[in-house]
Order: sequence, then structure tokens, then C-alpha cells
Amino acid sequence: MGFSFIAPLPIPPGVRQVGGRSSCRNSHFTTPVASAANAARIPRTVAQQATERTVDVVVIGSGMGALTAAADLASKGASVAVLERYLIPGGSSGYFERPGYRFDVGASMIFGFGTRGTTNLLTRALDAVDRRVDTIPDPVQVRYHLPDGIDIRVHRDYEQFLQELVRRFPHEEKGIRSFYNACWSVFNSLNAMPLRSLEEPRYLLRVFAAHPLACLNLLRFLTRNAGDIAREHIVDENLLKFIDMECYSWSVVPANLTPMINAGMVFSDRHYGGINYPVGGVGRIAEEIVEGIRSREGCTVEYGALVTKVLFDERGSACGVKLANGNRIYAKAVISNATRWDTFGDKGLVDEERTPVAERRFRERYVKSPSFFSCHIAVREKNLKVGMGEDDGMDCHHIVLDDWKEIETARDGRGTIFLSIPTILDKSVAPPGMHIFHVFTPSWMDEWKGLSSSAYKAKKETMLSTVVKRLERELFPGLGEAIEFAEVGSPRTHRKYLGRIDGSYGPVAGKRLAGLLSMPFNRTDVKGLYCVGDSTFPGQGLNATAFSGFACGHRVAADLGFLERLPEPFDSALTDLLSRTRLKI
Ligand SMILES: NC(=O)c1ccc[n+]([C@@H]2O[C@H](COP(=O)([O-])OP(=O)(O)OC[C@H]3O[C@@H](n4cnc5c(N)ncnc54)[C@H](O)[C@@H]3O)[C@@H](O)[C@H]2O)c1
Ligand SMILES: CC(C)=CCC/C(C)=C/C=C/C(C)=C/C=C/C(C)=C/C=C/C=C(C)/C=C/C=C(C)/C=C/C=C(\C)CCC=C(C)C
Repeated sequence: MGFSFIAPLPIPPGVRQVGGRSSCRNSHFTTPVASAANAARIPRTVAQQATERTVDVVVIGSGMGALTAAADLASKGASVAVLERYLIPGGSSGYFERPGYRFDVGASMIFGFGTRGTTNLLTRALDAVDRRVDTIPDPVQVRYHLPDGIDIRVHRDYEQFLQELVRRFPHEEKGIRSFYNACWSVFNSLNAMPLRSLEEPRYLLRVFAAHPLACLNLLRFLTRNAGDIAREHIVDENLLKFIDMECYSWSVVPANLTPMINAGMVFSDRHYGGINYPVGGVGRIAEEIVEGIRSREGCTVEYGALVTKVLFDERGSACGVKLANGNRIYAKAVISNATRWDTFGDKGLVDEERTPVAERRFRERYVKSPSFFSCHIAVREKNLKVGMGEDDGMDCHHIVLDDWKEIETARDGRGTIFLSIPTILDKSVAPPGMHIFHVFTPSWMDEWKGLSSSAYKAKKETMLSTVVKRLERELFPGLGEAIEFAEVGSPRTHRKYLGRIDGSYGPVAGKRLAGLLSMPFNRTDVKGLYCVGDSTFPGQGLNATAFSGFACGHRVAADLGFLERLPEPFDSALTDLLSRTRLKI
């Protein structure tokens, strides 16, 4: 293949841009100078003298869950310190740059970015701190290239999508319509109400009083999985496999393990708010929220700020954090955006001996999803043998699978391929005449452990070549010749730069669970310590973690007196009841 191979990902020249603009008010940190090496070993360049200070809320990490919670709290008047170990905000929704290019670290398919309803939580996270990002509507959420010749486009227009699916499975028209109608019923219920903390009873009582039917409908679906509902309406096994892929493509588990509430959100929002690409790349969302947080009195976002431990007071409540440079920040509430595995346990921010039983139970029910092997590829349009122009009808997002048996388990680049070409929508993220291909496929940490550096590099090259050959066969003949350069990341890369255990995409049900009911909310059994992000209700996805951010912000604000709440014991009764129920199921 005629391209230069560069690894690892991401060496962030763009870092200087973001860090350099930093004006960390009240901060004792200096902005670290960017380099791949110190990015992974941060923070080395922070203040020499250990310092202490106090804020209302410390937020560990700056993924979308964390930023939404911080933005919400900042908008309510709390002083918030967001501490990010890396040099760029956004975590899996961050970016990295090469001259002329801006690559999205995670995928580029963004839900929750519409202009109407209540479920557009990314738009709302920006609104919370008076910021906005322009978007480009995507006419097709994804094009599936599946076994048995199943080639389906999920059009933004709902009826157009249904007709395409019905053309392929005419005998299942009724089942198709009734399954997706069930999804709409979930979505319409969610979209009727303000979305806040389900463990804050005052809010819950008000929302039940204002929208009783919607709440009862959600309760009905809360314990169910999408696969069960699909089987109530559909019998064709190939169509059920397609529904499995519809779920797997974002939940990384098949339909029988995918909570129905989440399926309802994803399968309807794509036709309601639509999939919208942020102009300038996905990283723009986090950048703007950061600017909005920083504009609030007493609020900071600090990079190169690796938190090593949560601090406790004499009553055992979380009261702040310790950083790798020895600094301590005290707070009335601590919010962790690290995964639950990175928050609790021997290698976590809270030692095993302080780890509550509920957290051990969580680890019995949820497992770490696989990570990804991801390739960020710069492609010359003139060398591609398929049209990429505005009138050529090339779609931005593709999913490729050769054999149904390979959907979940195949290794070495033979499993499901996810491809996003953001330059189809936004030409500003690459130089003229160039495209960005972001290709990823599930991969596990155990495949990459213990390799010498030459074996590691060779494995990356082999995997890249496997994936490129599959794309050449399916979609882009001659792709290899069109590649200018490629940067490749393994699960090790994801662990190193995103700080996620084993580079995992997030927690997934390790066995059949009762829908979303088993997923913990934001309070933990450690007083003063909250979790946010994809280890909390409702799970993975930017819009999902934005929900967890709003819910967390709301619960913390009520606990700290920024919002009214019910008197005790009524306020905590629901949290206690839900934790006890969770321990039993
Ligand atoms: N829709 C899409 O296409 C898309 C794209 C990208 C990501 N996603 C999903 O979005 C979700 C976002 O996840 P999230 O909000 O849970 O967070 P995240 O993992 O994206 O971010 C967590 C942040 O916390 C930081 N961090 C971790 N430990 C730290 C420590 N000890 N000290 C300081 N900082 C620390 C990390 O560096 C990271 O920036 C994920 O589920 C992801 O899979 C979806
Ligand atoms: C008391 C109680 C508990 C209860 C009561 C009742 C009620 C009221 C209830 C309620 C509920 C609620 C509110 C809920 C909520 C939910 C939500 C918000 C959800 C959300 C979700 C979302 C999601 C899941 C999303 C996701 C997404 C994703 C993950 C994406 C991804 C993507 C990708 C990866 C892409 C790829 C592809 C290619 C590239 C092709």
C-alpha cells in the first residue's frame, strides 16, 4: 500500500492551541507543553509547590458527562474545578490535529444535537453556559453493508428508512412498523419531559404530576431489553439479526442485552433531531462548553491535572481530591467521570477497603466492553475510484460485516467495521482534495499485551492492512493507493490517552439484566462522591452521558443547596430504595 504509516495516535500538535488559550482562573497549574510522551505521563510540568484550595465541586475528567455536569452546576452558581489528566477536553469526544487536519478521537455520529424537544441534550449542555456550535445535518445516519446482501440506509426521513427496510423484508412490514413504533413511544415519552435526576424525588413527583402517562410508559419499558420487544413483533431471523446489528452498532451488545429505553432514544432521535455533525469537528462541542464553564465566576477547567486519590474527612465522606503533583483541592462534592473500574478498587481513586458493596455488585453484573482498533486515515479524493462529490450520494457513516457469526467476537480486524468520513459533511476538517476516513473495529486488550515494540508495530500494520482490504472489497476499490498517511490506535492507545481501563468503550451487561433498572444513577454509597459518564444511567454515548451529566448536576445542586429539595428522610428514600432493589436484581 502506498502510504506512510505513523503511530501512535494521537500526538497532539493541536494541544498547544487549546492549552495555549487557557486562562485557568484561580489555577495553580501551568499549561503543560504538549508532546506525546508527557501527554501520557502527565502531569510533570505543574507547579513545584503543593497547594491547597477549596471549591464547591471538583469534577474529575472532562468527558461529555463531566462537562455537562460542570456546565449545569456552573450555571446554577456553584464554583467548579474540572480536572483533566490529558491536554485536551472531551475524552472520547475530543480531537487531535495534524497540519491541515482535525481528527475526531471517537466516532463522528452525533445524536442529541437537534433544535427541538427535550432530548437534545448536547445542544442543552452548550445552552447551559450560553454557547453554541453550528451543525451540518446528515441525510443518512448509517449505511449497513451486511451478510446475505443486506444493504440498508437509515435515512433521516423515517418513512424513507421504513420503506427501504420493508422492500428487503416485505413479509415483515407489520412487525417492522410495530417494533419501531414501540421505540417512538419510548422516545415521545422522554421527549415530553424535562430530563433531570431520577433520584431527586421532588423533581420526580413534579414530572409524574405533569406527565403521568409518559412516566408510566417509561416505567413499563425501564426493565425491558430491545431484543424482547423485537421478538414480540418480528419473526424473520435475518431481520432479527439486522435489529441485533442496529443495537450493536452503538451499544456493542446484541438486542437482547440492549436496554429498550436506550434503543427508543437512538432509533427515534436519528429521525427527529437527526444526526448532526458539528462544524469544525466533534471536539468543538467540548471546547465550547469549556469556554462557557470558564466564563463563570469561580469556575476552572485545568489540563494536565491527574487526580490520584479521592480524599475523605473523618466521617468517611469524600471531601476533595489529591493530584499527582501533590496539590489538594477540597470540595463539598466530588464527581468522578473516570469509569467505575477506575474510580473504585485497588487501582482506583477510592481504595478497595472503602469501596461499597454496591460497587462490587456492579462489577458482577457489568463487564468492560471491548475496546477498538482505530485508524485515522488521510485519503486523496483524486485516487479514489468512487465519487465523493456532493452529487455522488456517498454516505458519511458505514457499517460493514462479512459474516453474522463475526458480529461480536471476531478478532484481528475480521469483525464489524465502523467507518465515518466526516469530510463528506464538513470539508473544513481536512485540506482541499483530501478526506478523513475514521475506521474502527472491536479489539481486546489481551490481543495487545506483552508485545515487543516491533511486534506491536507489526501487528498494527497487519490489522490496518486487513481492514483496508475489506473496505476495498466492499466499498472503495483501490483505497490503499489513495492513502496519504494513517495513524493507528490499539486498546493500549485508548487506555493511555483516554485513561479508560483496558481502553474499554464502556460497561455492558455481562448477563441478561432488567433493562436499565440495574444501571446506577449518580450518587454512590460514599457520601459526597458522585459518578458521571458512561458508567452511570443510561450508559454509553455522548447524548447518554450528557443525560448523566444533567442528572448529576441536578442531584449535586440539590444536595449542596443550589436547588430546593424534600426534607430528609424523604429526599434520600428513593435513592435508598433504588440501591436496595439494584442489590437484589
Ligand atoms: N456518538 C459517538 O459517536 C461517540 C463518540 C465518542 C464517544 N462516544 C461515547 O461517549 C461517551 C463519553 O464518555 P464519558 O463522559 O463517560 O467520558 P470519557 O471517557 O470520554 O472521558 C473521561 C475523561 O476523564 C479523564 N480522566 C479519567 N481519569 C482521570 C483522572 N484520574 N484524573 C483526571 N482526569 C481523568 C479522561 O482523560 C477523559 O478525558 C463514551 O461512552 C463513548 O464511548 C460516542
Ligand atoms: C423512579 C424511576 C427509576 C423511574 C420513573 C420513570 C421515569 C420517569 C423514567 C425516566 C427515564 C429517563 C428520563 C431515561 C433517560 C434516558 C436517556 C436520556 C437515554 C439516552 C440514551 C442515548 C444513547 C444510548 C445513545 C447512544 C449513542 C451511541 C452509543 C452512539 C454511538 C455511535 C457510534 C459508536 C457510531 C458508530 C457508527 C459508525 C461510525 C458507522
